[in-house]
Amino acid sequence: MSSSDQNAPRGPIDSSRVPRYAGPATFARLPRLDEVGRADVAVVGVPFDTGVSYRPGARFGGNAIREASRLLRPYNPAQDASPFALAQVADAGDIAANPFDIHEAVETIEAAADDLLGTGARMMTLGGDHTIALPLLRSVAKKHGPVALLHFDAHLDTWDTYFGAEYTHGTPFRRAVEEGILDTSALSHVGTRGPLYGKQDLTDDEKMGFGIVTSADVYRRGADEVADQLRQRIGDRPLYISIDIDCLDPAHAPGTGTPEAGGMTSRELLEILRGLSSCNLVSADVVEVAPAYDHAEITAVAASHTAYELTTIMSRQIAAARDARA
Ligand SMILES: N=C(N)NCCCC(=O)O
Ligand SMILES: [Zn+2]
Ligand SMILES: [Zn+2]
Repeated sequence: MSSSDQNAPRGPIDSSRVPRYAGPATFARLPRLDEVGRADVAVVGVPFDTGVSYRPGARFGGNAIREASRLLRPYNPAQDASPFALAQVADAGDIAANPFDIHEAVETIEAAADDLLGTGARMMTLGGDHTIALPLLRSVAKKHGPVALLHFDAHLDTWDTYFGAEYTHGTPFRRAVEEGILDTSALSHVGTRGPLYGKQDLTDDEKMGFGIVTSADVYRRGADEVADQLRQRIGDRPLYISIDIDCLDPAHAPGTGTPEAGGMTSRELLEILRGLSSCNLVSADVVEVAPAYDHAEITAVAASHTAYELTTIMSRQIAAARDARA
């Protein structure tokens, strides 16, 4: 596709002309959605962290990821693709969720996701705490039916309630299973580790249909083998990937609210994602980046590269579907 093509996607600001540290930050220096009218992939922030059980601050995560993403470049050699040329990727700004009323916030996020998905876009959401995965999954399931879920996290996030609250960052996937919006034949956690409340946590989780690849499994078996196994389980089902940045070791992601020792490296995470490039990824999120605990943007850089790989997967599939129709 030539750059003079009227219909060619509008890509990022050229960092050889405008220094990459200049100007306001959009994801990867891409155009805003209102500048291009429509997008194949909408990158959207959800600055909401009222659902956390420990350190707050993930409400600032989306903008920290945008800032760190200034250094992303347009060609992704690991997937041999130029994601922003294959499809229109644009920054859709933030969803304004009520920080004082979780129920209202969850409704607002779902409605905003309905609007974006209704335009035909796939969503690349930048959190926000993990509570936001529930309304995002509700919206995705309205469009695709129950979806396969790959959940990268130190935590199960299938707990029942905290202090009697049903919507928290530790409970989104139990709610999602209860609501029937997940395809329970293809649910996996990846990167789990650390202490639980009791063995029952694991029994409950298994009953809901989840398979578990712990961070130690990733270390022992390697990223390629793990990706192969996940790909087989997912098949061609519509897939949602939810990435809690605390799936990474605190050495790779200190800027998060509930850190656990013994996590994956950022290299392992990125390699597993690249191994899933053939999956039918309908939308994704990266959550739990809390910049107040970050150092030298370690966490925000890891999150920006994570979102870049996910965006690349979606862009390649959008382009392949378009080519198949032509
Ligand atoms: N989703 C994240 N990051 N953490 C859940 C931890 C819930 C707990 O404090 O037990
Ligand atoms: Zn977590
Ligand atoms: Zn989580």
